[in-house]
Amino acid sequence: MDLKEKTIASFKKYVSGDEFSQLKLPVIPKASVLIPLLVRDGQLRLLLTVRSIHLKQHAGEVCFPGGKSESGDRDEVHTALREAEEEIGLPPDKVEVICKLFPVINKTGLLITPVVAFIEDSFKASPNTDEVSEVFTLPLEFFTKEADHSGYPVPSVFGPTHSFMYTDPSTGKIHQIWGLTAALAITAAVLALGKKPEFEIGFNLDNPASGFKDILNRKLSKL
Ligand SMILES: CCCCCC(=O)SCCNC(=O)CCNC(=O)[C@H](O)C(C)(C)COP(=O)(O)OP(=O)(O)OC[C@H]1O[C@@H](n2cnc3c(N)ncnc32)[C@H](O)[C@@H]1OP(=O)(O)O
Ligand SMILES: [Mg+2]
Repeated sequence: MDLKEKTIASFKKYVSGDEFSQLKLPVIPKASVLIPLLVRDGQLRLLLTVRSIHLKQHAGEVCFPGGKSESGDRDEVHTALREAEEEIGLPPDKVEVICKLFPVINKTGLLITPVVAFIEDSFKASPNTDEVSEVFTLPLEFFTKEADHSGYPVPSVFGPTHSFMYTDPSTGKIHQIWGLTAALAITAAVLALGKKPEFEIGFNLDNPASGFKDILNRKLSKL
């Protein structure tokens, strides 16, 4: 098995895809994010964006391509692919969806479904500057390293709010990756690599769905 096949097998080992089908989720606004993985020089990398400073929500912050679902969207995967095409020019037919991860509810009450996928290493982003000011990639295993992690004690959807500082060697720019985006990046890294980091991640690798279900139910009880 090559790295891509191994990664897909690892996700499938931890995520069956119907973990939450029996959950009675209330009708709350939905969004999706695409968690784009790529293989470069035998290593898994993750694509992230820097949001435009003109946006109302999370201006200038690092996040995954994504956004709120629209009436014409078929499902959460369609939302993720449509938003990624709108925001960074990623053609949906160049995306190999692996699976949906466990949905999370963010602080504005959006039910966000992460969609994990492989994209081609040759993809060159064309950011929609209304929403995206920059696109960069970094090694996925960066999110399992204690060294760059400074978890705050602030309780968040996943336990301690995670925060990382990444210096992009190709630009010298320093990006802070924190909160929801950091938590989803850690989750993708843990499930793809099948190994837990040294710091607390808020779910058990032996049964990740149960951890996420608890977190979701805690958030739903507060809505
Ligand atoms: C303590 C714990 C911390 C918890 C909080 C954090 O994690 S903060 C930590 C760091 N930050 C993060 O992790 C980022 C987390 N947020 C996100 O990932 C994202 O905001 C989200 C997935 C939740 C929702 O996605 P988006 O905000 O991109 O939503 P979406 O793409 O739909 O719309 C974004 C904005 O783009 C514009 N926009 C969208 N579609 C458009 C269109 N067709 N034509 C024109 N403009 C458009 C609108 O201005 C819209 O804002 P409007 O629709 O508003 O006009
Ligand atoms: Mg968006």
